[in-house]
Amino acid sequence: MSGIEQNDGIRTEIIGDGSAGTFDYRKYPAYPKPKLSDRTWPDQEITRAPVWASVDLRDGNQALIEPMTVQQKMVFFELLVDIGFKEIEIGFPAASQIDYDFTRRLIEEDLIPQDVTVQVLVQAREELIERTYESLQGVHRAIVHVYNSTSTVQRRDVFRMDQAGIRDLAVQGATWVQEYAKRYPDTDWRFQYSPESFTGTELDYAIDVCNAVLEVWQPRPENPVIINLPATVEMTTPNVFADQIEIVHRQLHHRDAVVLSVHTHNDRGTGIAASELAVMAGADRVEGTLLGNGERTGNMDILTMAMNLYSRGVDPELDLADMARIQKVYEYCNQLPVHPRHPYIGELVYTSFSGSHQDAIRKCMSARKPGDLWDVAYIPIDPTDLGRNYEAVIRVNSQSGKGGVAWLLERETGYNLPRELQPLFSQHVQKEAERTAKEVRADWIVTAFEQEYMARTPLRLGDYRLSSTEAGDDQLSADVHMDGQQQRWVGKGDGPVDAWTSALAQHVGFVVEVDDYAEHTLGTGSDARAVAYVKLKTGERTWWGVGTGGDIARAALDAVSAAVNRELAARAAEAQVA
Ligand SMILES: CC(=O)SCCNC(=O)CCNC(=O)[C@H](O)C(C)(C)COP(=O)(O)OP(=O)(O)OC[C@H]1O[C@@H](n2cnc3c(N)ncnc32)[C@H](O)[C@@H]1OP(=O)(O)O
Ligand SMILES: CC(C)C(=O)C(=O)O
Repeated sequence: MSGIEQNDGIRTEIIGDGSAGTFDYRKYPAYPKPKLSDRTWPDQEITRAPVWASVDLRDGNQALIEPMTVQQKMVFFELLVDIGFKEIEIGFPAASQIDYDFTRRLIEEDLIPQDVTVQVLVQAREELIERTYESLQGVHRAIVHVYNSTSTVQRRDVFRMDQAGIRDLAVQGATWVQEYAKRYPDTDWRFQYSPESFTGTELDYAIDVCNAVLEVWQPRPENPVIINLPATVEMTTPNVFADQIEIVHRQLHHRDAVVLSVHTHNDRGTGIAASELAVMAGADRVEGTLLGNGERTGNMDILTMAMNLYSRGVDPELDLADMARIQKVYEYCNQLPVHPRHPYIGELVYTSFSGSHQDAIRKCMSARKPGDLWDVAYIPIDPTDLGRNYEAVIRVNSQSGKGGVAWLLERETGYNLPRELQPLFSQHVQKEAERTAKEVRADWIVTAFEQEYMARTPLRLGDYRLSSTEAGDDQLSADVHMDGQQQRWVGKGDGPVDAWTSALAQHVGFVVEVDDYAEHTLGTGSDARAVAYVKLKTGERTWWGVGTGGDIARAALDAVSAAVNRELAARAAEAQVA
């Protein structure tokens, strides 16, 4: 089968049978925009972290194909505590025995640190509220989070109630939560209310319901309650959500006794932006999950939002340094993979394949001085902060350039190629990348470089002796291995390289002249080796050769020999063609 036929086969397979959907934007209504002409949030800056509340063990868990076991929840809870979450929604104990048992285990085994408050979710239904409190018996402190949907569509089709009916449901739920708490006076209770599907609710009405709940709870600044506004389904651009939050922030009663919280989902892919703008608009607290697991396209990703703060010099108040552990726990508990391009944590997010990016990264990295603020093109944060290294920062394929190839070679061998040699070797690597249509790995690059520029056949310089003549010249007397024979060649000149080129010129049958030269040490200390780069003229042609050695003279002489070998190889190839 020819390449084209093969490609056509793959093409047909990929294109499929043409069963596209009915794609018609006209069936979707526009989103009603709140009126707020004097908005202040665009001028705000986030200068400190909000209160973070992890809902991995509840909202994240309820979206999994296989919800977590008690054991998995334990592992996740430990991680959340170690990262530094102070508020953790641990489940919906009235909904499942696993969540109930997990809650009991945390309490009975005294696994909740003093500074951590657990939170549980419950619907505004008395029997569920009663069981929720049972599950929490003996806890030192807890947040009971009650919710009911207030959206137009759910009022109409799910609850079949009008606005007043749904407000009553919320008030009833809030009352039950307050009443049942009294049965457990030893616990420090905090209450939270969410008008679920807030983004699908008329704004004035949502505020009205929240205020009705607040009238029940009568919070005080020393014992505040949480009003949590969920973008249960993300329905509009983040700026509109920010306007909504600013309006609620202004109109909520008992504002000094309310922690205003947001809980955004990611249906439009802007869940994080919505939470960020909401904080600018007055929200004090943000609920979300690590890496954004959650219903449908997920909850807003706390890891990313926290790292966004970190990368702009704001303390995120979460310690996310051990990304490897976060990834392992996430994969074990959620049974989901981490996307290689997931912000901050993905395998490829500190990697650059493209030439101009690599060139810039290499230059910025070598310009960095100890104590400098981080300012490296294309890499928003220092990967070593998160337990990553610089190894993966540059990888080479057909999109790469000389800078990337030089970086990899330097990382693997310490060779810092002269500027002129970089594009010459890079072309070689580029051909391989195009031939294979794959990434070119570092070990291939090193081998190719050594084969091309450090050739030790057909000519090899063995032992040599260097002496000074009475006339002030240097004389080199060298054992040369060539075509299976050992010969003694002698040359004189100004320094060892000159003496060696003069010896070579007498025997190889072509001009041997040094046109350019560079050298540096490899490593540090008394046993540091040296590397030399020589550009040699052999008549019409020039060749770069590279040598290494225990001292600079050995490195330089081997570099000259390698360049001569390249001319000899070219001549042998030409002779074969002729
Ligand atoms: C956006 C969110 O993430 S909200 C959280 C959602 N999470 C979950 O649902 C996970 C856990 N849930 C469950 O396991 C179950 O739904 C349970 C155990 C809570 C309830 O189970 P069931 O009563 O068997 O079933 P179901 O959830 O279908 O009950 C629906 C009823 O509750 C009512 N309801 C739904 N939500 C609420 C609420 N927040 N407050 C009061 N009533 C509610 C519905 O109107 C419906 O009433 P109807 O029976 O009169 O029609
Ligand atoms: C219960 C609420 C906060 C929720 O999970 C949502 O609306 O997404």
